[in-house]
Amino acid sequence: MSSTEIWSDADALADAIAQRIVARLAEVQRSGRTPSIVLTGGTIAIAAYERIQPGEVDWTDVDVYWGDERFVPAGHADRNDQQARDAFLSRLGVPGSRLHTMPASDEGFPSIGAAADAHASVLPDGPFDLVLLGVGPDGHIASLFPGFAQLHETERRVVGVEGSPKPPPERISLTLPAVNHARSVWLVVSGDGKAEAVARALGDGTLDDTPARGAHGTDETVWLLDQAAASHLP
Ligand SMILES: O=C(O)[C@H](O)[C@@H](O)[C@H](O)[C@H](O)COP(=O)(O)O
Repeated sequence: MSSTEIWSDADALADAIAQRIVARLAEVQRSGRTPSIVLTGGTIAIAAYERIQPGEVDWTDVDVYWGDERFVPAGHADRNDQQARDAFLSRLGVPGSRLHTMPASDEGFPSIGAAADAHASVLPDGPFDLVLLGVGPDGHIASLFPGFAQLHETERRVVGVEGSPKPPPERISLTLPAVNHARSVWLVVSGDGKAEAVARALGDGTLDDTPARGAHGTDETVWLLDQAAASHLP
């Protein structure tokens, strides 16, 4: 089931995303399971992470994964894991053992592909509870870009990406089979620069021109937008 919710501006959207993440993690913990969340990089996601308050979540009991990572050295300011640590994971005391980070370029892997393959063994067998995805102006999600072969991967759950149109050029990404194994997928999008991509994703785009079309949760697929990002929807 796919639904769309729209907030007035990026601030209101970031607040709402932050509150929803906390509410969902707490709900999964109340049901007796350890929640698993897949984080995205990108502007609106980081703004949301900065607003996350501890709430009723036991932050020592959350498994954290990433949808994609910039393949640069560990601790680099460009890394999505570092940005998430700085925005909320450190502040809330999520233990390092719960942070299932993607490999870094200084960890001695012979290639990005080898690093991606190694990360596949870190992923859970069961579904993620929640996957967050930012969307690029070109409609990409994670590091799955329009026209790239990785978008059509059907077997591997993690792939290397070279020549990314969004810097830095070398990346690691979950594939659609990995993303779509999640219970919930939330696409978080802000700004008029994304309006065309959102309209194509929810309208008559193709997977190749708008990768975001291909992301679906088994329980729910929710588009969380501000008015600017929603401005080209019918
Ligand atoms: O590593 C990354 O850059 C991402 O995970 C990427 O998929 C991002 O979510 C979108 O590009 C939106 O990012 P912006 O909000 O910065 O446009």
